[in-house]
Amino acid sequence: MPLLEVKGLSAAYGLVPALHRVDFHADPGEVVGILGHNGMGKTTLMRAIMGFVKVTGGEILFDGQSILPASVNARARAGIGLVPQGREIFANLSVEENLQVGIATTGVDIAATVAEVLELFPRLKRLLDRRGGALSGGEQQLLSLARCLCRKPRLMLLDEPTEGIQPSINDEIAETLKVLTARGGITIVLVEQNLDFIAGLAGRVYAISNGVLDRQIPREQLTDPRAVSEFMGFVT
Ligand SMILES: Nc1ncnc2c1ncn2[C@@H]1O[C@H](COP(=O)(O)OP(=O)(O)OP(=O)(O)O)[C@@H](O)[C@H]1O
Repeated sequence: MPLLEVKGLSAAYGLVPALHRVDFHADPGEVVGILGHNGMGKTTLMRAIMGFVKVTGGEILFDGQSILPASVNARARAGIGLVPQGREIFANLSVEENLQVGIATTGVDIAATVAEVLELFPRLKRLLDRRGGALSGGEQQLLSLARCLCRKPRLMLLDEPTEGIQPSINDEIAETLKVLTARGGITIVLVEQNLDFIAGLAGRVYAISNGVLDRQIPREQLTDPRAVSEFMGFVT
């Protein structure tokens, strides 16, 4: 059974449609990639799954249960975590405090959880006292990922993790995600504009264009920019 099943999902901002009958699923342990240009609906889709955007039609099943009636907090408790576009770390808190805040009220052993997550992030371990706002964009992205992982999500939604980040740190983020998925126990939905990043991580890749997600891009075509542009709604 898929861990996440999105069926006929639609969403709109007022009268303007943003998602139109989106269908896809993610099986346990899978990395599913969704490729799309600016304004195509990627963030709306991530935020709709997390519960921040009201949907106008369709269904979202997590572990076989509808999560549409559930609040954002209830979805987080059920095991869904969002790493938002723009990272949204707390600029005035230290790296360590950023990691602690999200789990402060969950009853877990905070120090042990943070230490366990930091094993995956050697770069952050060296920056624990640094203010979030003083980190580079790439370091902030690593922090945002680590903060999400402190909640031990079963499903992690990654919204454009490479946006505005240097290629060298993108490689580090990709490596971190590979180690994480190789350990098992986590499923990832990754939305991106960065073809190389998505092709290196995702087992299945879909294209989203103007809120429509109905085409899977065959793996062998991911190395062909022209074929990818066509899937993404551009004919070159
Ligand atoms: N709060 C909002 N109010 C009105 N329209 C919105 C809002 N947020 C997004 N939209 C519109 O919905 C569409 C999809 O936006 P969305 O942010 O989901 O796209 P995206 O693929 O994530 O793009 P980007 O990479 O630029 O973030 C766009 O046309 C956008 O202008």
